[in-house]
Amino acid sequence: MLRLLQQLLHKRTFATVVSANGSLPGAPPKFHPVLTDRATFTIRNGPIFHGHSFGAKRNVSGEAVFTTSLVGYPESMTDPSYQGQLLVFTQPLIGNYGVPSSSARDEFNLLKFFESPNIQCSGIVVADSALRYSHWTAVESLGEWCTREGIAAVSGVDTRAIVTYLREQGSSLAKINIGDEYDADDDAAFIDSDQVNLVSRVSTLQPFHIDCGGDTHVAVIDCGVKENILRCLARRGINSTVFPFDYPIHQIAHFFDGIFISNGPGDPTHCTKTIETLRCLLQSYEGPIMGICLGHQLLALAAGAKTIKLKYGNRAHNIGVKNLVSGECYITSQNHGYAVDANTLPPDWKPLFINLNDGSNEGMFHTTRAIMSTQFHPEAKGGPQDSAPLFDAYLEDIRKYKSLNPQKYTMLMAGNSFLADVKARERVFAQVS
Ligand SMILES: NC(=O)CC[C@H](N)C(=O)O
Repeated sequence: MLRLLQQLLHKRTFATVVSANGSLPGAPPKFHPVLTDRATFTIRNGPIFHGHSFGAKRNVSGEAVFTTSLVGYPESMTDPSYQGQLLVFTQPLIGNYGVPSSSARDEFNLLKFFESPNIQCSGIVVADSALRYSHWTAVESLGEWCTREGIAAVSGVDTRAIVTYLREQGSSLAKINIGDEYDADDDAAFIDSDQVNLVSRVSTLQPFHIDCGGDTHVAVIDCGVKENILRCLARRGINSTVFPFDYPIHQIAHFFDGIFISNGPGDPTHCTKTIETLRCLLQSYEGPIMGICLGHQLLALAAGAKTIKLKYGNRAHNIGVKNLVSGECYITSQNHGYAVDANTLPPDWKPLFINLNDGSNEGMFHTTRAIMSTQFHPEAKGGPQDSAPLFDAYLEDIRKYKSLNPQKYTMLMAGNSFLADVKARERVFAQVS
């Protein structure tokens, strides 16, 4: 019976691999080792789902969230914004194009295929993990990657039922147990990673510099910055110096042509130091400021607005937002559980985008200064690219500001003391066990 089931599973999986790639793969698909261990996915005060483990033999807990993205599992899983979460994929088959190399770099020495060097979520849950995978960039299977990185992975569960539950009850704490043993009543096993400052786990420990040879230079506040955000800046000729989330940027901001605040994990209200820095920046810095996702929320908090926790968040690559100034609509990539309460924005700030599904705030701008932020991800990897021109708008603001303050970049190049310790070209991460 089990063999019959496995054969059926094989056939179904192979058919999907071929059609998903649009053509027969050049090399024969590779196999993922057959699933053996049992696993359970238990939602606190909720249902228990029984499946199989295809990752590390490790029990984990965290906030269960779901994404409806069809592709981009390597990017999502390495996105620092997912730090500590248990990620449920609604796309029924995950892993069919394998996992690319974590060492591949682009022309700026940024990671080519990942958003950070390692998997950031604590566990993943899928309906069906591909037994075969095939793609020209693939170096291993999804299960091998999870096993190597110590990440729990469960397949063979009804993810539709999980998502129905999470949509009705809201994002919930959950745990993954590998093996037959689990104790559904052991409340202590549900660790709420949202209670800790997750940003300190994913922000660089030391400042580092990305020199793309451009003539503009911004300071990036790293709350867990995605590599593709840095790439989007570099491709436009914007050099960046990336600082830890708690670096007192306001003291040196005048050396920069712009400030950028990155995405990141967890509850924005935990980032008190960054909010304080931003408050000082809003008072003293006159250049352009742009924020994405957590960066947007932190900017709003610094401006005096409030954030709220959404019932189950927005995690997808196809969420419609409307520009309230131009009336244009974009399809956007998103990954967040919190949102800015637009009703609390102070008079100098206006909402810029609104979510067309749930009406939540998707961005804001300052009425008299070059400050703009978005809840969605204009760098969008995986796609869509609709809102990428927002980086061009930021660059335009930088150019305007720079033309009024031409000395800035020259001053930097003359060798300011703070840049003397910015020799590193890479992020240095804290060791998180
Ligand atoms: N992608 C992000 O930056 C996420 C922001 C924040 N952690 C949230 O969940 O709302």
